[in-house]
Amino acid sequence: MVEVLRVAGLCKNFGVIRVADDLDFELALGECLGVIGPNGAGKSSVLNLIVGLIKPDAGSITLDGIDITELLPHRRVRLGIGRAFQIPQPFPHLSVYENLLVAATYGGGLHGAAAADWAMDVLCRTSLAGKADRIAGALPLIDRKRLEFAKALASKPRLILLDEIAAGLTEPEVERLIEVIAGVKADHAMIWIEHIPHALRAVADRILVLNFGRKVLDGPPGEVMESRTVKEIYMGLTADDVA
Ligand SMILES: Nc1ncnc2c1ncn2[C@@H]1O[C@H](COP(=O)(O)OP(=O)(O)OP(=O)(O)O)[C@@H](O)[C@H]1O
Repeated sequence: MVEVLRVAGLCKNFGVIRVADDLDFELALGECLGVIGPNGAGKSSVLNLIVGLIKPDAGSITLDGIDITELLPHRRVRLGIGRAFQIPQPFPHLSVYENLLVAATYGGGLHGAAAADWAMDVLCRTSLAGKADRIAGALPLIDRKRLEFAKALASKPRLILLDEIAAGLTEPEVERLIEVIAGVKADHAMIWIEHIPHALRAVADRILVLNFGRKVLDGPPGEVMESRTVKEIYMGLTADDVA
């Protein structure tokens, strides 16, 4: 097992709101960690802590054995963290290919032919090859989501962070996105926040459940999804409902 990410004793409060409460978890190459939890549990904040958009109050984050806790976000990208957002954020006036070229160059640190080749490779891996020349801002939602994932991939990450990337898609579109994500999983470590249980079941090896910034479960998807704890806190049911 090759460890890519280690989060240890991570704490973060926004005033009285606790978004990370002594969080510990690790992630290996080829592994996908699904993250679930109620609204406001701290899921996106944990990603923000990992990418360096917010600073922890305590704890450490290690990527490939390097302590990145104090590093600025752009340094973390260069070390291999790629992120895809719920609301796609392409350069809307550039083509799909140009968007990937920018990510390969500025995120992946590639230049010239190497950047161009890698951008083409990513187009194929994400089923966007037929749309390379399309203007990003004019794409339908499923392709903007694919492009969001492709941009993260083009930055040559070791760790890919996905924040509700399947939100807003139809069921067949979710299936197509799952195929794309599952197709590149073996070469990366991934954290995927998603509210669509079957998407996580299809790809995640483990699921971490957050509540008020605290890890309440971390285990195999089936076991976690069926657990009483999840039914109580994530589905908003009471102990009587699940009895
Ligand atoms: N920069 C910030 N300053 C102050 N409060 C913040 C900040 N970022 C997040 N919060 C608060 O922290 C809490 C956790 O937010 P976060 O977005 O991490 O939750 P989440 O689990 O991702 O929720 P959701 O499922 O709704 O996206 C929320 O109450 C949010 O308002």
